[in-house]
Amino acid sequence: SCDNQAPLDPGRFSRIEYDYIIIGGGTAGIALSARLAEDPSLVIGVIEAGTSHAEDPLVDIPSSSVVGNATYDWNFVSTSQRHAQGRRVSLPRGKMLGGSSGINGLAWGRASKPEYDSWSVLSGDGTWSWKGLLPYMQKAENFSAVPTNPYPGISGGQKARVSHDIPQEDGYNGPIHASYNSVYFQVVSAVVETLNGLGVKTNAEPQSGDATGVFNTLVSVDREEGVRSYAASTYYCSRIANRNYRVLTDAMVTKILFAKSEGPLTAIGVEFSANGQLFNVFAKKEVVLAAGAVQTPQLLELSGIGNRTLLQSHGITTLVDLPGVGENLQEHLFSGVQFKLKQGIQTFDLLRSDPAFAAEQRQIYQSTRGGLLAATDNAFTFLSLKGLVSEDRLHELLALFDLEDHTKSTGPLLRKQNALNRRWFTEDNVATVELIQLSRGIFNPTPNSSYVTIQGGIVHPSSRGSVHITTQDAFVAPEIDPAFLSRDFDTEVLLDIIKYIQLVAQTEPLASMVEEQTDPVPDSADDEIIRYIRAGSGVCDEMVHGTAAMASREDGGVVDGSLRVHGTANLRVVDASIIPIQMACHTQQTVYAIAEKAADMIKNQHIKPKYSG
Ligand SMILES: Cc1cc2nc3c(=O)[nH]c(=O)nc-3n(C[C@H](O)[C@H](O)[C@H](O)COP(=O)(O)OP(=O)(O)OC[C@H]3O[C@@H](n4cnc5c(N)ncnc54)[C@H](O)[C@@H]3O)c2cc1C
Repeated sequence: SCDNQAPLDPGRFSRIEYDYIIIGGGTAGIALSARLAEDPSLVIGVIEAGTSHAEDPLVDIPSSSVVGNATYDWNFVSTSQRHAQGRRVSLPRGKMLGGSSGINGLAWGRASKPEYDSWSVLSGDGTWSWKGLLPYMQKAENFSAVPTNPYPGISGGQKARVSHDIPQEDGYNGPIHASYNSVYFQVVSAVVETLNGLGVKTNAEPQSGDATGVFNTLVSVDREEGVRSYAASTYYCSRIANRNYRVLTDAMVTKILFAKSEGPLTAIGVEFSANGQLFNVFAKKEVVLAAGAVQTPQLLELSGIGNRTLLQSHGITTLVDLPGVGENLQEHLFSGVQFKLKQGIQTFDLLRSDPAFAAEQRQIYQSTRGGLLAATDNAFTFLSLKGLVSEDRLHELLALFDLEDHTKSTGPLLRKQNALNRRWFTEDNVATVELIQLSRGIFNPTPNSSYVTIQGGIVHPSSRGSVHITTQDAFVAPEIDPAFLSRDFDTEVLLDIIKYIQLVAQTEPLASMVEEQTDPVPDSADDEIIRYIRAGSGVCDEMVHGTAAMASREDGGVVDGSLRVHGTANLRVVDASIIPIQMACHTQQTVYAIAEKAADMIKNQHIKPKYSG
């Protein structure tokens, strides 16, 4: 078991000399370190600020959530958002062994092929593509087709996939279990059929490189055990007995240490704080930053890598002037429409409003590891912009995008991203919009009522934000400004999304199940809907990214194709912050793939060439 390990003593940890030190034992940090520890000749040290929550039901039970709970969540908030009524939007991030994979919403998916292929355009490295990443997505995954996929609209009447019929794209032997839900409400089928009627196809194979359409999302749930499958419970547990693998929890890295020599900057270790004391620990080969999209740029800046002017203003000596650090922040922004359903229609709301039903479900979970406590919402829809709006409206939106691009876009990286997005807006195979159907009420639901809420989000937003330090103190959270809705294009697309969701609820068979729309007020005028968006939109927690973007130095990038920080010899970044452009998917599988690919790159580099005389 993974939970009976005595915590390491920070002093003892710091006296070991490591080959690699990994900062952050989150999704990518744990996956990478566990893979590196497979090589017994390497000594690997990981430092994680949070604690281990092995076998904690609040983490493990799929229907439970620890988002907002400071024991598990950094609870970051944005700066006051000018275009969202001055709100400070909450931005959760996992603070625990396993990082955000321990608190996330469990959706397991991939974006479409052209989105991964764009990474090679932005990074200039052809190995970062769909073809280059697919083997690593598979390597992370243990796909289970049981229970099967019962969604309406799967072609040829094939309602379910059976285990001998798994397409090549899925992975079978990886650490992370990917499974289908075991419980579906009737309203889920109604939503899927309604979307089919509106021309949205059911996608039976959303992992195939075409992630558009409505689909039954896979979830990172070990279906046999009925528990969350995440970095700590899988990658970490399988390596915990290795003598060459040391993972220190409850320890905060405060700075990266560099050699005082000429030439490219060489990392020699890190400074960390544990039990109120500061320690130094050293790495012979490399230091890897895997602290996530918020704290990776923070640690770079604290260590002297970033925009010279900004570093100077905080009294930090610049070691590498790299203005891209902390820039380019991109986040999915969502706004929801809630519908009250007619009496007697079952949803997750029953767990809230019927104590006897909830007790029965707890009993079912205890005895079978199934039932509603092991279930999550599962109907995800990804639509191209072209599929969302009329041709006239598409032209209007594109004109707005072009105008804002022309007047507001700065820097080569953003221009390249915009060119990609501009093309995708007019094509069918990359989504701009995501709809997540929740079988529950989330805006002040009343007792004894059931709801469907459809969250709609722009997944290739044009607004760009930033993450920067405000002090030399590593314990003060950096300032996170996602600049939500700072481009009117994003606001206008969200308006169209809300109108589309309203149309869905007015279309059969869903329409017959709906009693009334509760939020926003039905028949709102466009300007009222826009006010609703500014007042209530929130994140879907994908915070990508790009705050240490993989792109050339001239373009404003932070790492190169080998994930090395520009201007350094041996400091890499391996986490969501390297993703150079926002993706139309939930990010965890992509992050695991980045870690798997990085592990291979690093291991291969240290294999001694065999004498072939
Ligand atoms: C609430 C929420 C819901 C989500 N839902 C989904 C979903 O349903 N599907 C999906 O695919 N994706 C989802 N995501 C996104 C996905 O989980 C993340 O993109 C992914 O886990 C990020 O991995 P990472 O390695 O970049 O960062 P993280 O996993 O966040 O890891 C960073 C780690 O570094 C540690 N750390 C930070 N600073 C320091 C320091 N100074 N010293 C030591 N340690 C430090 C942190 O504590 C953390 O453990 C969700 C994310 C959140 C937050």
